[in-house]
Amino acid sequence: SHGWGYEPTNGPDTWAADFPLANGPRQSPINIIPKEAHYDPSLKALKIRYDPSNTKGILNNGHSFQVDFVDDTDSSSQQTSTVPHPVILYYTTLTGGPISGVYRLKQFHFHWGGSDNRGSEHTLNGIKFPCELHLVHWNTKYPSFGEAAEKPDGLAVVGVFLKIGAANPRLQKVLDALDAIKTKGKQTTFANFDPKTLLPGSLDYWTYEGSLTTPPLLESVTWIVLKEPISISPAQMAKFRSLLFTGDGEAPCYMVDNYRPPQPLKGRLVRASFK
Ligand SMILES: NS(=O)(=O)c1ccc(C(=O)NCc2cccc(F)c2F)cc1
Ligand SMILES: [Zn+2]
Repeated sequence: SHGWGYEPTNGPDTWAADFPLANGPRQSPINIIPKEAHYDPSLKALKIRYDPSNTKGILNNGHSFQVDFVDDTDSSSQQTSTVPHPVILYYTTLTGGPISGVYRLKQFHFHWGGSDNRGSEHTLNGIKFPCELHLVHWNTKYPSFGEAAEKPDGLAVVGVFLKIGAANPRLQKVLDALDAIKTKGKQTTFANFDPKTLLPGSLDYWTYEGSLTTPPLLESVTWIVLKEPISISPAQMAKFRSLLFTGDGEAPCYMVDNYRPPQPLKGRLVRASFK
């Protein structure tokens, strides 16, 4: 168990040894207590603009799976040696809400439990949801995601709770790709997926200053957690739980309980965009 993970030997309680930020002043996730959130009428509505051409692929990274988007302008990503591609005119961007400027979508991924009573990272009044979606964006005032990840206003992650209910048709395309990425390091193509289809009807949100919820736990994330959950069925949850943390040829370990528990608020304010 060399690298960090979610097992007893390398899980969240061991991360501080290699990543001292684990005990920092603005760590994520947190428990959100709606009654203690402050309604802020100056908070703007979230605006998400999606360009269908820039889904790149889907990857099992050994901690979760992620759908990657084209988020860089360097020619290598858009030009092939023989046939030049049309330059991507715009990206999937997040504006408004608590952030200023334009943040670009890099990837989305999920965290989930081994059973329906756990799995989310943020909790509501101490309640865990079975799953949580994270849409990861970076501030385009910085040259790249890696640079932005080092800045206090560098990243913005939209969190969406998933609750057990009817099968969610909007997840189906993602679920159908999971067979091809069962083990760590596997990736496959994934095109023209509109991440906006994963969002609930209401974009009401809570927001607070926090961090990445996995190492390196960088304190560069403006969190935007939506109030309204989306649904996922037990069968769809089972599909998530069929992925493996482990790579080909390793003793298989199911990818479940890949969530960090809530961290101390340390005096931070949680603002609400709604009454
Ligand atoms: N669960 S979450 O939404 O909080 C989260 C989002 C992104 C990352 C990530 O990109 N890690 C790799 C990483 C980290 C720092 C700098 C990088 F360039 C980089 F790729 C980790 C956690
Ligand atoms: Zn996450």
